[in-house]
Amino acid sequence: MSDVVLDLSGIEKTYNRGLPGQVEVLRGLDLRVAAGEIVALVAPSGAGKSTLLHIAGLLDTADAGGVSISGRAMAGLSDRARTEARRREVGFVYQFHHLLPEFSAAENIVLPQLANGVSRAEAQDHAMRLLDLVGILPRAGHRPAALSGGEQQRVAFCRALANRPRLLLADEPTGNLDPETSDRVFATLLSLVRETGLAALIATHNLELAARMDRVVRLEAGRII
Ligand SMILES: Nc1ncnc2c1ncn2[C@@H]1O[C@H](COP(=O)(O)OP(=O)(O)OP(=O)(O)O)[C@@H](O)[C@H]1O
Repeated sequence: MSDVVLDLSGIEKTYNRGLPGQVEVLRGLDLRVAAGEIVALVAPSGAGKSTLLHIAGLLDTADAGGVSISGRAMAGLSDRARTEARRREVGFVYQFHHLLPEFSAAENIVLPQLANGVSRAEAQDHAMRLLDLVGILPRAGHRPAALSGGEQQRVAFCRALANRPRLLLADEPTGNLDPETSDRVFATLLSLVRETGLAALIATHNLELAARMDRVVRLEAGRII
């Protein structure tokens, strides 16, 4: 039996429920992602990709259906317990890096660990290991503004993995880069995910990138088809 990390079953989500013009976005969506598996999420614009990622990442709640992460059902958790679960279990990467501009690359990876109670020495070691894995250890002391777009995004990958999550969620993680850089940086992301044995769900419009993942799922009419 595979080690399911993300388990979404029967997810429903409607915005402005009951109001004129309500938007029914997810209609009984099922999706499972196992440890070590990289799944591409492909969806036409407006199909509900961000809604799905927000629900999977515990940033939003579904109207119906179950979200389970690492075998633990998230229904009925207090806000505080959900935040805690999100911090421990989930890493996010967005199209834009959102790094803290006044801190170095290394500090951007150290800070989330300190917030999670890790000692500075240990956080620093882990940050350096991650920067080494993505090939930019020599840039550890640089601030984001002194890094190229591809390097900034590599730091963002490391930050997403800083607290050793079991699930990585990414929304167009290389969408902001030119095609050549996107290709290289994407390869780095895949090898980083493989190295750490994470479950990854990566939304992309780029079918070539999607084809490099283990499985491609398509979101259409509120379900995975
Ligand atoms: N807070 C909200 N209130 C009302 N409607 C919303 C809200 N958020 C999203 N929607 C609608 O729900 C649908 C899905 O939105 P979502 O952002 O999940 O799509 P998406 O697939 O991520 O789109 P894109 O790829 O263009 O970013 C869209 O029709 C959007 O207009």
